[in-house]
Amino acid sequence: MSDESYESRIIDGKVLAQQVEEEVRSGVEDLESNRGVSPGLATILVGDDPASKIYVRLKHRACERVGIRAEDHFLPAETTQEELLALIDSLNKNKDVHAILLQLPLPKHLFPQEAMEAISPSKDADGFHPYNMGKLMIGDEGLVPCTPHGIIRALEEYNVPVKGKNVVIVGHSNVVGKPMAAMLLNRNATVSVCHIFTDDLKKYSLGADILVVAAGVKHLIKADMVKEGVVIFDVGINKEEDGVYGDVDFKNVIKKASLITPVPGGVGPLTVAMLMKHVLMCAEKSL
Ligand SMILES: Nc1nc(=O)c2c([nH]1)NC[C@@H]1CN(c3ccc(C(=O)N[C@@H](CCC(=O)O)C(=O)O)cc3)C=[N+]21
Repeated sequence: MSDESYESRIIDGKVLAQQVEEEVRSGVEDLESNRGVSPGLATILVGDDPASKIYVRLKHRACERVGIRAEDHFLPAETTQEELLALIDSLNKNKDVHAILLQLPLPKHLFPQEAMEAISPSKDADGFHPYNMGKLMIGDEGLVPCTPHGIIRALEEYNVPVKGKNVVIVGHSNVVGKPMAAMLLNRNATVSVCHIFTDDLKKYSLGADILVVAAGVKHLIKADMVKEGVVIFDVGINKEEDGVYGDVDFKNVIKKASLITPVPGGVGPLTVAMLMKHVLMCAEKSL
């Protein structure tokens, strides 16, 4: 097969994201003109990690595109836990703020779990609050983490069946792997969760109909580790001097995949679009 014919196997995250953002934009307009509510997101960034600054900026730009008001709370790296909790408390009480995003990671002296738990579950656009995580676990999906939600959306858009399929997730983080597993179990997939300590990853990955990779290891997944026809979501962001790389050896693996997300331009933009959707959900629920 020529290189050109692989093109149709690429899941274009930017196109999907545009589609989601379009839905959000009309939802925002509807809420404003019919209910007089103008959705608002507050982001909190502690310290000046360059990557985090970029990600927060991406989210603010998306807010501009869909018509969501966004306020940026920048706290210095030396901020105390008490100061952070005080800000969260004031945002919880602020009626113009429908959603709160606490950008992770936090500086090492702070306690992210306690801070995320302090965010009102109804304003938890990230879906990281233990209450929302617990609801997800029992099959009641409301505010769920954005990246796995985006992947579910992509599976639906591309009509990829999930029920009874073998899904292998590589990475067991609270933000991707664990909620992804729950969402796929809720849809009756057979789910295996692997990670960097898994002995013989290939043994599992070869059985995957759908493979979600969020391990943070550049090119962890090679062509000999997947079966023909696999659908792959690459959540990896490995920054190197000459660019960003995924956890999948895209150039070679695409030859076997039926669908695959690129890095960049895959799961990342979709994650941001789902965040916008969640802010809209928070605002709608506030009525
Ligand atoms: N509370 C919280 N919520 C998050 O959602 C959250 C977070 N903390 N901490 C960090 C990660 C990372 N993240 C990304 C979102 C979009 C892209 C994205 O759109 N990336 C572009 C490339 C941009 C680039 O070049 O870096 C792409 O994949 O095409 C990447 C990363 C959200 N995160």
